[in-house]
Amino acid sequence: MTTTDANATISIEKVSKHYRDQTALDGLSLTVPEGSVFGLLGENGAGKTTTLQILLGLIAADGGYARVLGLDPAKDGLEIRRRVGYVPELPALYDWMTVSEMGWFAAGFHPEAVTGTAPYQTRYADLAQGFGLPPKRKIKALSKGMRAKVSLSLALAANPKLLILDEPTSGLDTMVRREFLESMVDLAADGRTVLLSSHQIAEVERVASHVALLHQGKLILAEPLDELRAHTFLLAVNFQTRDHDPAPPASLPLELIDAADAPRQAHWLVRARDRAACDTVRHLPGVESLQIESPGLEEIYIGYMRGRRPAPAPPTSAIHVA
Ligand SMILES: Nc1ncnc2c1ncn2[C@@H]1O[C@H](COP(=O)(O)OP(=O)(O)OP(=O)(O)O)[C@@H](O)[C@H]1O
Repeated sequence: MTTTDANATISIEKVSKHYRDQTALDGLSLTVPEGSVFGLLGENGAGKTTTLQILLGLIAADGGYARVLGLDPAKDGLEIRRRVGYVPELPALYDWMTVSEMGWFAAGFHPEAVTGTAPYQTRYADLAQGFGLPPKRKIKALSKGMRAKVSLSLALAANPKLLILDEPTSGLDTMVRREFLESMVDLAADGRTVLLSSHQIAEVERVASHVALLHQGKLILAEPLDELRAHTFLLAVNFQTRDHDPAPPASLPLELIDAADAPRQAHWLVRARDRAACDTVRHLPGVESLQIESPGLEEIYIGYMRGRRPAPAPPTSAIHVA
């Protein structure tokens, strides 16, 4: 019934989640390979947090099946949360504890010495120090970014095989964001897997090996970032006349993602095997010139999102009111 990938740290199969009449996830299937830095992208309300919470067994799916480190979140949520470093969007910390006490408290949930490394509390203290956190300061007196750093230190101190991060860099200053994201790449190089949800597309582009795009609870695409970049092109097509094709004809070996039209010009964001496939546009009737560019992840993201927007409503003057 399932197609679990032996190299997958996470597999999700046709998972759905509804809240009353709101669909949060609609038959989502996704595989996160071991050792990847996997960026989950999508607009507000796309279902990113819901996905992460189902994987951690914090909420139950209505249908479908998931596996995390070989465990079933529906049954083994507690064990998954023990093994996975999780940084939630809004970290739940005890305000009355100090930075240092927070590590002592969390160490209680990680009694086993971390194999081959310092115990949890020592690693936490080192990480907190590395982030410049004052050990004696109370959590309630920390800034938003400092709280995020505490949360990250707590997650990383367990030396987890898998890190799940929901908007991990929101609230962090530019320098720390950069350092933090680079440490994600180091973790992956060490064989760990990182799944992060983010709105910071430029950051995801810098560190992710894989990306997935969610839209209204559905998967739009999931693939290695290199492949996505290698097969996505932005074509700027200049036509001799104003009257031109609004999209590449179906006979060309191109898949249109998004099109923007101007009187004698069109911008087509397409998937294609390679540049040579894009070059076929040059031979369309009426084409004066063609430029082929390789778009960045942000342009690709916007193109996919815009391509999924419903057509604009007709102007109100066209609506007959009885
Ligand atoms: N507890 C809840 N009760 C009702 N609806 C919910 C609940 N949690 C999430 N939803 C709805 O499910 C959908 C997906 O929400 P989710 O938080 O997963 O999105 P997201 O992609 O993480 O968004 P954001 O980027 O804004 O954090 C949204 O429409 C949201 O309103």
